[in-house]
Amino acid sequence: MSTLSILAPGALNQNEINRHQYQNGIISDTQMSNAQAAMISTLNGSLEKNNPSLPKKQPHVIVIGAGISGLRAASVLQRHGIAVTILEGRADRIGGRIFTSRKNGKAARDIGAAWMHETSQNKLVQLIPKLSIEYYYDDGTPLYYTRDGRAGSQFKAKKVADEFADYVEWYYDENPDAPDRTVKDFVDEFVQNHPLITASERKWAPQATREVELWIGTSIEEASAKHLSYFMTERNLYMKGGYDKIVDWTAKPLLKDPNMIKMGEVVTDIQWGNSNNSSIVTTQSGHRYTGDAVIVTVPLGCLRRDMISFTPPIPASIQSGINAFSYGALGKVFIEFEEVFWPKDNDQFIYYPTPLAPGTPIDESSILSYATVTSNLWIMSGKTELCIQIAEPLTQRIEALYQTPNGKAEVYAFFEPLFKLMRTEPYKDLPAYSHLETTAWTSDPLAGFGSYSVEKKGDEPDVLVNALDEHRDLRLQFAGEHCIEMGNGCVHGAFETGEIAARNLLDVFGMTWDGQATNLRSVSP
Ligand SMILES: Cc1cc2nc3c(=O)[nH]c(=O)nc-3n(C[C@H](O)[C@H](O)[C@H](O)COP(=O)(O)OP(=O)(O)OC[C@H]3O[C@@H](n4cnc5c(N)ncnc54)[C@H](O)[C@@H]3O)c2cc1C
Repeated sequence: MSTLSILAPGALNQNEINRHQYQNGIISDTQMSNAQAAMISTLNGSLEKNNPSLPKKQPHVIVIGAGISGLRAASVLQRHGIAVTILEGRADRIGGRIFTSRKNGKAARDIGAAWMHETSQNKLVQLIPKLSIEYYYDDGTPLYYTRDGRAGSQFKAKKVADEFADYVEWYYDENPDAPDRTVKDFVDEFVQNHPLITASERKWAPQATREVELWIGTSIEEASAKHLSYFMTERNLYMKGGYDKIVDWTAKPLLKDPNMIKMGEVVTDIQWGNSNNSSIVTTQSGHRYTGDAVIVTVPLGCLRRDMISFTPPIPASIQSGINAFSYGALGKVFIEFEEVFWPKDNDQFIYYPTPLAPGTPIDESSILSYATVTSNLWIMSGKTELCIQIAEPLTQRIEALYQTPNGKAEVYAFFEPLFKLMRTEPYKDLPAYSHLETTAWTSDPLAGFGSYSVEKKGDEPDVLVNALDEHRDLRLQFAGEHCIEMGNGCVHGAFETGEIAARNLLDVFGMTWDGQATNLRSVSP
């Protein structure tokens, strides 16, 4: 709750007294009915108008979600002297989709974000030396596999897939109004019409394009060609020392106030308005919080599923933007073996499934029907461990299977054929595995039942970004990885949106931005 000025006794009528008792926390949020709260919020607007002599109170912003965007928004506001309350649905941790597990004193294992992307423009990169975070650029030459084993160095399907991605980008730049298509439809046509490639490249290039599935978290049968994020040239930096160090750094100034972050508070309703104290946020536990503005940072998956109700409804253009942007499901399987049996010197092992004749259904019983990217954690962290990335619709199946009574063994059995392919000595049995763990984002309501935003066919992600900008003067702000064009889906993008939402509210409150962090390469606490 924000601090309030003391008013001379007798200067207020009963409604005014109620209002100020409420704001001072004398009447708790839970004691007040919706009607009372609404009445007081209306009263606030007229009081401020009619009593310009009333001492101004410190603005109070409620931030929904303690992921990286919410934490950054809160710290920027706090730095400007604004009171902040963060409501976080999880009871046990902050960080949201940044989740580093450090079980049993073992090295960090990132269940959510693990890489810094777009490193040339990513301002969080400079925190790595500053915080002495161990890192590894895992962009050495990967090994490629098909069902028949390791592909040789002349396997150029991947080069054709890269050329396709280049072509698609050029095509939609030249023809911005051309209808969207799935990546699969477009790449099939591209290879059919390509006069210069070999028959085997024609067959395999669409499968090589599937590597992007393990970036975007969805299949090329669904992904938008128009908005294909292909990540061809950028470097990737693996956060060997754990991504949570970035969360800790962002949260540090906030944690000085033990009451700022309210844990275990799942927000269900937001009443918002454009005057002081008109924001009323209700949580599953029945608590009500009032403030002068709200920043909503819950994942896009939560917004798309209407997991929070808004009164009045979200502005139509923002809602259209939410409807025009999809949510994907990247998953990970971590598996630790007793010894390393895979090539020690390569960062990643990329598997392309065999192309199917048109109309042939996929064999869902085999991992070898799906593209996978496997990270060699041995070279990265010295762990005898592999991390396999999977995309939807496989992610949902594997994460659900893992939760069943015999889940661990069944998940292992499903992936075993992939491990067999990676053996450097194929005549040897695989060593026993000592630990297996999968992600669980697709069963997590607080992650919106998925991983991050993705452009599927027909989506227009610009609609949301433009609508948010158009409404930057509202006291209802949105932030999160889905609210930005550059860096969407990523930690650095989410971080940036926290700053944008906070700056928008500074403008709303008539306050001046202190100018810190305007330089892309500079991150100030
Ligand atoms: C498997 C996986 C791999 C990824 N890999 C990478 C990567 O390598 N590099 C990268 O840059 N990015 C990666 N990402 C994406 C990155 O993690 C996210 O873009 C970023 O962390 C999102 O931050 P955010 O603040 O937008 O949302 P979140 O971190 O999701 O924060 C939102 C917060 O809101 C809370 N919340 C939700 N609903 C409610 C509610 N009703 N009431 C109160 N609180 C609520 C949540 O608990 C959460 O703490 C990955 C994500 C996943 C899942």
